[in-house]
Amino acid sequence: MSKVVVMDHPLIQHKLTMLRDKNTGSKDFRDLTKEITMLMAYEMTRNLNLMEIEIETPICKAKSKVITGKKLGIVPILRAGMGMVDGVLQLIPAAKVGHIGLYRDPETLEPVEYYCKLPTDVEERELFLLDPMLATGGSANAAIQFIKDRGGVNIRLVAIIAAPEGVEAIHKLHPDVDIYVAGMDEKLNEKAYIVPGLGDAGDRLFGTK
Ligand SMILES: O=P(O)(O)OC[C@H]1O[C@H](OP(=O)(O)OP(=O)(O)O)[C@H](O)[C@@H]1O
Ligand SMILES: O=c1cc[nH]c(=O)[nH]1
Ligand SMILES: [Mg+2]
Repeated sequence: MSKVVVMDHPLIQHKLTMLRDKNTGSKDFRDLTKEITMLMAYEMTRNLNLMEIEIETPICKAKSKVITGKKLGIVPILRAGMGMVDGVLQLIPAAKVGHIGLYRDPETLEPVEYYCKLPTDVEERELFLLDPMLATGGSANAAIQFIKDRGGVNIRLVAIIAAPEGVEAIHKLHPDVDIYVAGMDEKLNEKAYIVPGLGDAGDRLFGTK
């Protein structure tokens, strides 16, 4: 079974509180989403492999470490996942970026696909699937399946807020996918919004409501 990591670092938790606040406007919401994702990326990449190389400092020759091993990729689920891209790229500028376009039909709650473009060497990459909200898990499950259908094997899901229902849904269909969250919330409401959550992440990021 995959693991669920709740990132309880004080900086992440403080910024998450500001993100949840309904009085936070779009500009601050975007900035906070980026900052939280950057802090999460720092934690998520703890297990990357290092190797020693030889360099020369202004003083002498020295052995020092660089990241090695699998190449990295990030895949935001559109739209709201776009808000998380820059936070990861700030720390890992060489990561390739794929995109999966999905929205949740408001009536059926089923994910509807409208776009998918992944790096051609997706099977060789360690992939971080980005979406701020893991609610029923329908969108993330569908996105993970798209990636697997195109050859991706090493996938981690990064959500800012998750509901227990979403985590369970991922565990059920994709038990190989580890999940990283900043907040594990209580439940979903009758419209499948996360409670207490932060409302509609895409609308708050882009000011569409
Ligand atoms: O776990 P689920 O029940 O599938 O819900 C979560 C999905 O809903 C939101 O997207 P939305 O459909 O609002 O699209 P948007 O990002 O374009 O706003 C959110 O960003 C997730 O992708
Ligand atoms: O609470 C929720 C659930 C789905 N999508 C969102 O943006 N927020
Ligand atoms: Mg939305």
